Amino acid sequence: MINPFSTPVYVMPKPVGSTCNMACTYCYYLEKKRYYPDARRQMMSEATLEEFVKQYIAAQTTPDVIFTWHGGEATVRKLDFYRKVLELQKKYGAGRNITNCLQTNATLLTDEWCLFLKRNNWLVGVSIDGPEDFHDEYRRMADGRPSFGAVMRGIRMLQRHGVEWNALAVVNDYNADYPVEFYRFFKELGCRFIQFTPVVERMKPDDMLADVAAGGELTGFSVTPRQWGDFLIGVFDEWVKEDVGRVFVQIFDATLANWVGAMPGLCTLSSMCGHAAAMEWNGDVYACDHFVFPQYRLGNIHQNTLIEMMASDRQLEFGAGKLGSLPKQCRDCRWLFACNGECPRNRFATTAEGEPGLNYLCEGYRAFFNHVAPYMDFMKGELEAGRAPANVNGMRFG
Ligand SMILES: C[S@@+](CC[C@H](N)C(=O)[O-])C[C@H]1O[C@@H](n2cnc3c(N)ncnc32)[C@H](O)[C@@H]1O
Ligand code: SF4
Ligand code: SF4
Ligand code: SF4
Repeated sequence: MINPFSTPVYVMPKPVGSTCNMACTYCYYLEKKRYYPDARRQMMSEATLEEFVKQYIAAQTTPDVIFTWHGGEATVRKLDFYRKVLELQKKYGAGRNITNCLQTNATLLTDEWCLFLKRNNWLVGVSIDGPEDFHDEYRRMADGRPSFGAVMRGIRMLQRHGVEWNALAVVNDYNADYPVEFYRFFKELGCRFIQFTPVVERMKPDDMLADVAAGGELTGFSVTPRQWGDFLIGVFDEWVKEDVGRVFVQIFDATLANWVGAMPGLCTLSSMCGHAAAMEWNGDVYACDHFVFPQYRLGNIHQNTLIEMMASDRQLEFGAGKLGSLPKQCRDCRWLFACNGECPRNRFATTAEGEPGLNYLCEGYRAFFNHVAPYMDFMKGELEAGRAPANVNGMRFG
């Protein structure tokens, strides 16, 4: 599985900004169009694309370069744009090992797209929220129609063409109580790499910028802390029966990485932010895909270099703030090494002592880490002894 943490500078470009053919109820990105009210269309120009490809490749200090085409919906952009991407990567590649990833809702995939993806070895991340009923609850087309059928069509097409793909599923109030059903769905689809993301959204997105203590009213589709913990435990117990080493669940891999002192491939569980930024269609670069707010704009690629922006004091402060702003409850927590206070965007709860800045999902994470600790200890032991962590399969602790 691709680990963006293995590259020192990671910036996700948005070829069509926040434009999308869908309108998922919980989407944090659709509202970003309000920052570009004068744009008739949010379309990355060839000049911006070229500047990005050139600078992005040059900014890497390792031979590996990972491009992740993101949105909005990146497949709204015609294939010609991506053919140009390949041309530019060739022009500026200088022998680097380039990987392309496409994050998509999969509803616009065609045979032509799949042939392109296969021929050029692109990795595809498909958003799908489990079985039909779960998926269609919030993942709707722009006109309100359900999208499950179109997504499955896209997945079947990717499979037919042998394109490598993985699934991204969000966990919300509606699907969180059915972890086993959810997990088995992905297994039956033949998906070997799964990412689960909790939905935690305020009614007003700008509340994220307010004083942490202010909190802000949560949307009804957000997952509760307990639901999140129970969901992770439910999936873990199913996974550990026989799937360790066969099915890769990102958050479990990241947890094991933290257990053994390695780099977790998931920013929310890592100790620092600031390493994964987002670039809008017009070249504006933001501190993180979840902090696309004017206050977190680092500059524009036509005026500032990516290196300048990513190594700027502001971005370094943003990155270090994750650890620096932890409340005492986290600093004293036995699971700090695994949790790192999770994502700063979710830190609007208050600790038992009344200190602000605690992660809203804390209770769920505590329950999860408590539950998986003996399994993680065992897998760590296996790794240290030069054996496979998959030996944990079928074991039962507690
Ligand atoms: C913003 S979308 C852009 C790419 C593409 N349109 C897609 O849906 O895959 C990126 C990912 O964020 C997820 N997502 C959207 N809103 C979210 C939210 N409020 N919390 C967590 N994940 C969210 C989507 O399901 C998707 O997997
Ligand atoms: S498909 Fe992706 S970008 Fe579009 S609304 Fe859904 S989550 Fe947002
Ligand atoms: S703010 Fe959250 S999403 Fe952004 S890099 Fe930090 S942990 Fe990741
Ligand atoms: S489990 Fe809770 S207290 Fe512990 S580090 Fe995570 S958020 Fe902080």
